Amino acid sequence: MADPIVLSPGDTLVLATHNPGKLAEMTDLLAPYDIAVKGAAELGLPEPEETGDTFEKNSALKALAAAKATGHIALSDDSGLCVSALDGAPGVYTADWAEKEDGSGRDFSMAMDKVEDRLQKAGATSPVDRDAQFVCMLCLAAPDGRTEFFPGRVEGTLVWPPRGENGFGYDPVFQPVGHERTFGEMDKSEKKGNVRQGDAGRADLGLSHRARALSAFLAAKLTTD
Ligand SMILES: O=c1nc[nH]c2c1ncn2[C@H]1C[C@H](O)[C@@H](COP(=O)(O)OP(=O)(O)OP(=O)(O)O)O1
Ligand SMILES: [Mg+2]
Repeated sequence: MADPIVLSPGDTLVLATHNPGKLAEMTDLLAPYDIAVKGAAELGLPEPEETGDTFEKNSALKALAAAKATGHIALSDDSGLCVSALDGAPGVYTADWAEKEDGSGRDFSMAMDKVEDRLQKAGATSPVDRDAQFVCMLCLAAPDGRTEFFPGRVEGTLVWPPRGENGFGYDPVFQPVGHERTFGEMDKSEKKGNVRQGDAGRADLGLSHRARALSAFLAAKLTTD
């Protein structure tokens, strides 16, 4: 087995994402730690094509591309919305469902409409038929090709119409279990929940899929002192 990837105080960690919403959340979660965080766009890195058919494959491909290009350890996030009544769709294609037909970028309002349309066609109109998960697969990669994975997920219900202006992507339709408001209605500290080192996997700590995955990463790799 390959040696574990070691992050030492003062190291640079490249956040291998071009999504400003993810970047903001990850930067925030990593702020208490003594590592220098840099985003992929800030470093001028290209956006790799996500050719994998699993979250794990796509997160590895993004983290390895960034680690190899920069010579620094990189952390990527491949995530998506898996809707039970749609057999797990859009899943790894969650970002693709937002791509505009004219190729001019992403429209998440259109993507949420598409999910709702499919739910209506499937007859999933009552809340019990509208459960979904946000999933996140973080990949930590070293320039020499080693990879490690940290998964996180959160269960919820899809609401209609969308509610709230906060967050990004599909946040306005996702209401996590045990909460009355959508991620779009929560502020960023509420969406991330109470993330503490060493509490990885505890359902009450770290609310979002990304916060839970990051919490597992923090517990394994970083200390605050
Ligand atoms: O907390 C979230 N709140 C709302 N929507 C979310 C969230 N997390 C992922 N999502 C949706 C939008 C995103 O576009 C897609 C993931 O696609 P995914 O390829 O992993 O990310 P991306 O292309 O936006 O950025 P990048 O690949 O550069 O990290 O799932
Ligand atoms: Mg992507």
